[in-house]
Amino acid sequence: MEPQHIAVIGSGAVGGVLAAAAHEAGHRVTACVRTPFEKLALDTPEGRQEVPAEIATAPDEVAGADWVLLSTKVQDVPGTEPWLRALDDGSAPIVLVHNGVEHRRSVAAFGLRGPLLPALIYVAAERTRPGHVIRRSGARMFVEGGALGARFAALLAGSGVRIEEAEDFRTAAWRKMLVNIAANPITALTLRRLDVLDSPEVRELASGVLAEAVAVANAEGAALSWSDAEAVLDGYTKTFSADSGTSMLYDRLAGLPTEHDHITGPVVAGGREHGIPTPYNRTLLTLLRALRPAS
Ligand SMILES: NC(=O)C1=CN([C@@H]2O[C@H](COP(=O)(O)OP(=O)(O)OC[C@H]3O[C@@H](n4cnc5c(N)ncnc54)[C@H](OP(=O)(O)O)[C@@H]3O)[C@@H](O)[C@H]2O)C=CC1
Ligand SMILES: CC(C)(CO)C(=O)C(=O)O
Repeated sequence: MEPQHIAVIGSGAVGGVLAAAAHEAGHRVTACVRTPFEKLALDTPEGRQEVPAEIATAPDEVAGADWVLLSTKVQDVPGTEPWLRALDDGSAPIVLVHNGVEHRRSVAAFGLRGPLLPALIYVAAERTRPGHVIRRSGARMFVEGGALGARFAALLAGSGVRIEEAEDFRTAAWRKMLVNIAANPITALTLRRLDVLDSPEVRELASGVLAEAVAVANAEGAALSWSDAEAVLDGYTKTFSADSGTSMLYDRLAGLPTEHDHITGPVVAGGREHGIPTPYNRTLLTLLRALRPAS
């Protein structure tokens, strides 16, 4: 494939991993940043990766991208509107890489003209300071199945990120939700890494959180069962190293708002809508909303 110009909005943990993958696949990368930095570098299990991305600090510094990758926290998507307006030429695909189940909804208010591609990523990555990311696991993505998903897989072919098309993206998003629904709130509230889930008492709590999420996921049309939740519970410290945290923990450690309204929020709201009790998730949501970001 001819080298493409790829703009990454949100060059934190996931954006850093994606920028590195795009560079590895032979493309030109522009990082559209909120907090400026000079160089992007990743520490990975295979060693240090320097990413020669161009850095844009204002929307008028970037134009003409062939692809746009959006990878901020969901609550930060409204603030990216000026970048999206500058980059949305009606033909460049916009890849929405978030946790949760609100992919298209998160940008609906902008009325974007370009084709949208909802995406999920499985990776353990931590942004330690602007321009520096630690990736502690391999990276695997699921994108909505179809011609655009196939083009995106071809775009990043040759990078270390494995991309699969999900024919049933709703189920794929709720499956990923199961990975986050217990781990992210519990690590953020306890300020512990994923090894906190090895404790039998915490695992029991996580089981309750997951059982509610499976019931809501089913009511929302996702084809998941308790065995999917069990696989998640068994998988945390097998898939990710025990010293991995979660994106919500890292935000709390950095004194930033956490993504609870877009992870636990849809489970609680879905429970309310479908008449499914979600006491575990409601309790976690109440506690997360009551946390004060560090001043
Ligand atoms: N970290 C992980 O391992 C994983 C995260 N995810 C999901 O991926 C998504 C991104 O998370 P993650 O990468 O961890 O988050 P990070 O906080 O590491 O990165 C988000 C980045 O978005 C930037 N940003 C926010 N608002 C704007 C804006 N208006 N313009 C430009 N940049 C902006 C932030 O800038 P600033 O530097 O100023 O803060 C930050 O660099 C989330 O939905 C998360 O749940 C999914 C799988 C794994
Ligand atoms: C899968 C996991 C837990 C990996 O870091 C994640 O998605 C997150 O941190 O938000």
